[in-house]
Amino acid sequence: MPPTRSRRGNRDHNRRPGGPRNTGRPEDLVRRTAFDVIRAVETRDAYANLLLPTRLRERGLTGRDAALATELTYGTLRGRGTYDAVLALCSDRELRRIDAPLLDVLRLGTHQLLATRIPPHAAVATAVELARSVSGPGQAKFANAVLRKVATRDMDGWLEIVAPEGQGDEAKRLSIAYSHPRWIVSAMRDALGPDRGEIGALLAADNDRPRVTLVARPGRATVEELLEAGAEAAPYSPYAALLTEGDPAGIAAVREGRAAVQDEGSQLVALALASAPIEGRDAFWADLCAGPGGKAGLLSALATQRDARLLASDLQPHRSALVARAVDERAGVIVADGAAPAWKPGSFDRILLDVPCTGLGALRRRPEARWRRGPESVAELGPLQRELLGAALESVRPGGVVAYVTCSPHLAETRVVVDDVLRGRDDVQRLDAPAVLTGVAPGLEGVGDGPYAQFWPHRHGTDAMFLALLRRS
Ligand SMILES: C[S@@+](CC[C@H](N)C(=O)[O-])C[C@H]1O[C@@H](n2cnc3c(N)ncnc32)[C@H](O)[C@@H]1O
Repeated sequence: MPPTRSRRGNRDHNRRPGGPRNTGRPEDLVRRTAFDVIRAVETRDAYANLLLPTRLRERGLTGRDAALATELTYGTLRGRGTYDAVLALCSDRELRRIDAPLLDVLRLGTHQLLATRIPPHAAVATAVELARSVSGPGQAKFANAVLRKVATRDMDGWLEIVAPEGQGDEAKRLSIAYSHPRWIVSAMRDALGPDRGEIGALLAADNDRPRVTLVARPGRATVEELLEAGAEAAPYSPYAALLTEGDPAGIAAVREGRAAVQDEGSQLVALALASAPIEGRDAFWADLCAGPGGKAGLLSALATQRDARLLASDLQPHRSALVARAVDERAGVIVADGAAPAWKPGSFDRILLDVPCTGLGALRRRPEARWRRGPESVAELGPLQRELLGAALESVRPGGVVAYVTCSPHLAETRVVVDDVLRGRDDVQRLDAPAVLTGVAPGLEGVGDGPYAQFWPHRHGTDAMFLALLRRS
């Protein structure tokens, strides 16, 4: 919630009204908008990627102002780990003793000073003005003193101090230098395994803005149509195109639901399921965790082309409603618990099981996500992931295939779950997922030696999707 007017005077740092102060300067409104979204993320678990577009629209921010507000919001949320380490050295007050809204102003100012081309005097002056508006004149002075210290070095200069190389605790250094919680650094390093030397590149990729990838839903739109509308060729998926600038909604096929925004890794795991070798009938497909429908949209289009039918289900009614908008009319959409099947065992020939997970593979898209969950969330999700996989393996017929998918590379959500569920079962064969993927995307490399496949943002420019293809015998 934005700060509200206080009648308690100095005891509450002379807070001023929370709405944006119209000083007539658009840059104030830009920073205020970034600040308001950052506060909402912290205080009421808002999602920046959902709230920011609404605030931009409400406040009439477009073009360069909207781009700057987006940069400031996302950059500040992502960089918090690094910025807090710098601020701790520049403040004579412990960070936990600084009013939370004021600390966000300082982070926003630090982001402008260390990671943008905004001239330092403008970065400091606008942040101080914001501090005055949020916390009152006394705190504005404090903000001014802190940010002037921050401005004495550039990012590299600060990193040499807060994250010096070669001084012992490497996970801690990476955590500060790349602004990731330490448990995520460790988990990512474990997931890279023998390629752990790529950890810096991976963490850096998490801090990049993801490219906008479109999918031309087969039979409903073509890649050529997207290219003619200004998109560019994509490296892997035969149905993908990259949108380097402009709004996806500016493309007719997207507006009409024949194409959509979809990460290339997400497209490829769905395509791998559709082309995995099965024996016998190939008529009934299911997506058991389908909401909001990205992969179901692609699978239903493929199923229709192949005269098969997709049943897409999700536990959440509102997410199933979103699925219904993404699939074509041949597909069935229901609300159902995938862990307690409402259908007979062995009903399906192909099943997509894109389980609920920590989403650590999509940190690029959700700037606040890394600070939201702790390592306990991995353990919390484990039982459900295992239950869902067990149920999916009962729901597929002998000879059919289940694709177990996560948008996380965390080993405890990926191969450990699959290995646990398959332990002691001799009726499930692990297919070579990288080989199946290469059949779909001939240029694809670096997803592993099999049987499982793992995409990486720093290698493929995709989310870190995991795929296991499991065939029942
Ligand atoms: C990772 S998301 C799926 C994303 C989706 N496949 C797509 O591409 O858009 C996981 C989904 O699983 C759903 N879910 C969670 N528990 C479930 C359960 N027991 N049965 C079915 N769906 C469940 C969640 O509501 C969520 O929509």
